[in-house]
Amino acid sequence: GITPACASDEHRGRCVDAGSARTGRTRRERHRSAHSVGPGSGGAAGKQKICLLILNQPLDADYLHVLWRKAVIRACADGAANHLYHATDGHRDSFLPDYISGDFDSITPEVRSFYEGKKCRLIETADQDLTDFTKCLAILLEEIKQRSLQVDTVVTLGGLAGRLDQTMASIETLFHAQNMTELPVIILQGCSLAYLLRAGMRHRLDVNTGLEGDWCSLIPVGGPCVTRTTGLKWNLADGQVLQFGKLVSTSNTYEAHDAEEDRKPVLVQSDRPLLWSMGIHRK
Ligand SMILES: Cc1ncc(C[n+]2csc(CCOP(=O)(O)OP(=O)(O)O)c2C)c(N)n1
Ligand SMILES: O=c1ccn([C@@H]2O[C@H](COP(=O)(O)O)[C@@H](O)[C@H]2O)c(=O)[nH]1
Repeated sequence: GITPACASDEHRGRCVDAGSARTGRTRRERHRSAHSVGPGSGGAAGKQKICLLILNQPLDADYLHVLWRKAVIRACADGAANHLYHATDGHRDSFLPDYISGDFDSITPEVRSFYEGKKCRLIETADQDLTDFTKCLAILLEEIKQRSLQVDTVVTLGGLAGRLDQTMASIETLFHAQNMTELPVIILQGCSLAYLLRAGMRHRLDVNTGLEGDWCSLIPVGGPCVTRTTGLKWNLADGQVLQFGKLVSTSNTYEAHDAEEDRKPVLVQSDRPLLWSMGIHRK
């Protein structure tokens, strides 16, 4: 399965860093310890608790089934419900989302009436200044708070393909997310995983679960990033700046290793939020 794994500088293993109520760490500890997000082992072990947010993109059945089981809340942003409906034909009743939200310009009347009939909540968010993804995430985070749920990660399915403006907006939602929650929010679609690394923290990315592809990247989407890395084939030295028009780290890969399980973790630190993306594949 594909879910994020976490570790810290001080100890390996599953955690949700950035001070979730789950870990109860101090601010200083949170800054020192890194958190990592990969397609990883914590999820495969089945212990991570996630919330699943589905976007309006073709649904990968393998991801859907694995992630649905691990999810404590399942949500669809508008037209995502159409994909869920069609992908679960024959066993729809086992895949009823907790809610569908959005401006409802994409959900079809047939799909809408099916989920309404099954008593799924339909929450209209008419605001045309934020995307359905951002609004759906806001509802999800409020629900986690209201229900005092223990959650490790928000996993989003879709968001990295289809319309370019929507893909860019998905990444922008990750910036919003950093102000909305301390939980990690990751996006998965096809062979890619995207995660916005927080500024100033030491991030440790475990990349030896066997689910990683060969490529990875660090893209300074929000502006210049003073970056330092280890564990990559092309590392950034202390003080090196990633910046559009100067240097971006695409088509990078991991430091040479004998076998996948011997891969060293990737360590990354940046003074500004920095987009990590990596290739993933199913077992
Ligand atoms: C400066 C500016 N540009 C563009 C918009 C328009 N806009 C931004 S987010 C949004 C809602 C998009 O909704 P979503 O359902 O996520 O995407 P859709 O499929 O409707 O394009 C709209 C209309 C705006 N409000 N402000
Ligand atoms: O090409 C696309 C279209 C949409 N998305 C994401 O899905 C949500 C919901 O989309 P609707 O079109 O409103 O149903 C949208 O906010 C995007 O985050 C996408 O990633 N690619």
